Amino acid sequence: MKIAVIGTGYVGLVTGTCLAETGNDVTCVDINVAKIQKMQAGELPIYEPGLDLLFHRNISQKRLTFTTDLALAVKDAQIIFMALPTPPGGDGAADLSYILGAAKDIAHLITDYKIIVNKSTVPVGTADKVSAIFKTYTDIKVDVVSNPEFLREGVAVDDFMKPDRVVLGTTSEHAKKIMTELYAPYVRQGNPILFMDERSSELTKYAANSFLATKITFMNEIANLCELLGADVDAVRKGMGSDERIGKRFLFPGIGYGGSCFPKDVQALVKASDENVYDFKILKSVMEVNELQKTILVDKVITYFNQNISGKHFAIWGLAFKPETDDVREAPALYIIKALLDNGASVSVFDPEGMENVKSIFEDKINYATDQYSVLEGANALLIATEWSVFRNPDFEKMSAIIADRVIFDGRNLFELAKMIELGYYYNSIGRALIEVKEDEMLLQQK
Ligand SMILES: NC(=O)C1=CN([C@@H]2O[C@H](COP(=O)(O)OP(=O)(O)OC[C@H]3O[C@@H](n4cnc5c(N)ncnc54)[C@H](O)[C@@H]3O)[C@@H](O)[C@H]2O)C=CC1
Ligand SMILES: O=C(O)[C@H]1O[C@H](OP(=O)(O)OP(=O)(O)OC[C@H]2O[C@@H](n3ccc(=O)[nH]c3=O)[C@H](O)[C@@H]2O)[C@H](O)[C@@H](O)[C@@H]1O
Repeated sequence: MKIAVIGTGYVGLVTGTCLAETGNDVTCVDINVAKIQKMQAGELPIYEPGLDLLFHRNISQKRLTFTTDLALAVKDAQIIFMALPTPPGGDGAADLSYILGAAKDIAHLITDYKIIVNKSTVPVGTADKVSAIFKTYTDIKVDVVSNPEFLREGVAVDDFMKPDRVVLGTTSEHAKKIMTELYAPYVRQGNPILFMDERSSELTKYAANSFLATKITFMNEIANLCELLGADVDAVRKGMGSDERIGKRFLFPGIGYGGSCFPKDVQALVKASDENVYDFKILKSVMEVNELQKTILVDKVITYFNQNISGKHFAIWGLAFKPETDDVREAPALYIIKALLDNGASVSVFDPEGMENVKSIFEDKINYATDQYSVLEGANALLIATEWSVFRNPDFEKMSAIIADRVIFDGRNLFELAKMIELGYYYNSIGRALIEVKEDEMLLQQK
């Protein structure tokens, strides 16, 4: 099939590349000229594991092309995907201007029937708004389909190629038939294509993200309680997660959920609820708890240094909002850096992929190290904000020789407590026993 994908961000580029991989002719469009030029030159603009192989293969097979020319992209396309930003507007509601603007542009350009597929995360009623735009600006018939995307950054290619489910919101029989053909190669293992009306499909996406954000937040609160009660959140997590009704996944406590989606989507669903005079109490609490959790590590640091960290120097491992991505949007690390700077401390950071994106935010306010060891030079403590694999099994001997004080605040529970006792570190993690070194004695202190 001939396909156009509008927007080449994490979703658009993965969607376009993965659709080309099953034999479709895909043209990707973006308004960012530099980005398109980069991709035309065969360079990926984002870090996403596994994407480079598919990207290069499909470019060389001429199934995947890039342009800034919307007219060219939509001319022969049977299906037009919109993978455009839906950032929070000033009031927290999703800003639909990218989607509605693109719909208007497309309406002016088309000369034959198209299926318009919305992959962005959008409030309930958006498909109706997009349909209305087409009715206003063209006589050409289109079917507007809601097709929310559930991929995770870091495993986006796998998630797209083997989705747990494909959700398609449409009442058009023709669109159903074409979309079923398009997605057939991706659901071969028997995972379902779920057809529903547009509104239910749009809400499914917000419900899924908000539920996952709630699950994480619940565990963060359990972890905070574990610290006060002397329980171990790892044990509690395993005990809970073994119940199939609860499940093992997404129960890892940490320093709050970040990323470009959970924070904005929870907020947008709350806003949509408020607009419909529904007080979504759980989600309001989820937002509140997550705000506090993002700087919980800094609270621990300030307590450790007797309420004064002015003049202290801190090293941070991990900037990306999760491992295997360069994405730092709403990353807890950003809040941690800001809080440390606001309290008069200085900061050095290292992340395997997120450095460039953080440089554009903090510029020369912090130091950027070239590796995970040199970042420790002169640090009074190490703070861990992202669970990259490379941080999981470090050379502790090398670390201990560089870091000024053997003090770690771990927001991702990377290390075994017994190991930290053995190494003689002060080790403060999330929802687990505090390991303190006192008067040359190493002792495990339950708080
Ligand atoms: N990032 C993720 O993991 C996921 C994101 N989503 C949703 O997908 C949507 C897109 O998200 P991302 O890909 O992360 O966004 P992004 O910000 O990474 O990419 C958006 C792209 O659209 C381009 N763009 C903006 N206006 C345009 C226009 N008029 N014409 C052509 N291109 C234009 C931008 O230059 C940018 O390259 C959002 O609604 C998001 O909530 C859904 C599932 C996963
Ligand atoms: O709509 C979206 O954009 C996407 O949002 C999330 O994907 P993503 O944000 O890429 O990453 P996740 O793996 O969900 O992690 C989100 C945040 O939650 C945190 N998290 C996740 C899992 C966990 O157990 N604990 C935890 O703190 C992560 O550290 C991260 O900050 C969803 O998992 C995807 O299904 C969805 O498509």
